Amino acid sequence: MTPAPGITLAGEARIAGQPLFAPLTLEVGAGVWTCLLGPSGVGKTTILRLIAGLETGADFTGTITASDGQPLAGRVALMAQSDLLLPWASALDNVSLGARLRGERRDRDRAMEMLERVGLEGLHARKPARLSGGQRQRVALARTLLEDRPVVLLDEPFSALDARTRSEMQDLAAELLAGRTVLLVTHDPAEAARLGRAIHVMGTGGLETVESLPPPHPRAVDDAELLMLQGRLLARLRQQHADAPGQDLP
Ligand SMILES: Nc1ncnc2c1ncn2[C@@H]1O[C@H](COP(=O)(O)OP(=O)(O)OP(=O)(O)O)[C@@H](O)[C@H]1O
Repeated sequence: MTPAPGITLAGEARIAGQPLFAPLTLEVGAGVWTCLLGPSGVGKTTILRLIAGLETGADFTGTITASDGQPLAGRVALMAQSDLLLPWASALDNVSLGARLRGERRDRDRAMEMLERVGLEGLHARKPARLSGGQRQRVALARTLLEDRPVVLLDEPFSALDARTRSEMQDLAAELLAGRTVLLVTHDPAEAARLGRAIHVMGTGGLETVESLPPPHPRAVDDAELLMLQGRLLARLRQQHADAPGQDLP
């Protein structure tokens, strides 16, 4: 695996001629977690898909570059908002899907170990229809963590989990993705405060970089600085909504 590069996305996007996001520059630091907060529909998922080189439905004008000057293709893992599990495949087969798609031999032991790490031991033979939403999300997380890419894009990866499991999966992801370049889209100010070496709030007017906590990350769930930052971030999001109430449309 090549060392994790930083990423710079600079540009603007339009959908059917209408602005989606104004010209902005997003710096994603090399080897650390960067968190992106913002109201629904502002273009956060679009940014992840642009960096992943996937179709978005938007017209993007600008550049996406890696700090080492190398192409990003083949170095990015994306965990999408919907779990995208194959309904006919077992949890184990879904976790190993990346290897199968690349025509590689899957490492069954590693896949089983990853399922165990996300708390799904004993459920490896189950198909998605027989898993809860939170269990399915953990299968998708295990698949992403197994991909072993230097750049990892996570779109609301913990949103379906109960509070305890969510904090445990945050710890696990932070442990397994240490040293990777991670861009996390989240609606949860506590999650951004806990994990983000850098935190950005996206609005229709562009991107605002907000205060983040110094290392270590992830912070303990009851860390006093974390709880204060969570409050400040929520207040910031409420203020953003008060300033531009039309932004948060479904
Ligand atoms: N394939 C597409 N074709 C046309 N419009 C799209 C497409 N995908 C997304 N959009 C629109 O682009 C806008 C931004 O979508 P995007 O998913 O990037 O927002 P988001 O900030 O991630 O929202 P959320 O927080 O709700 O996930 C939305 O208004 C959405 O309706």
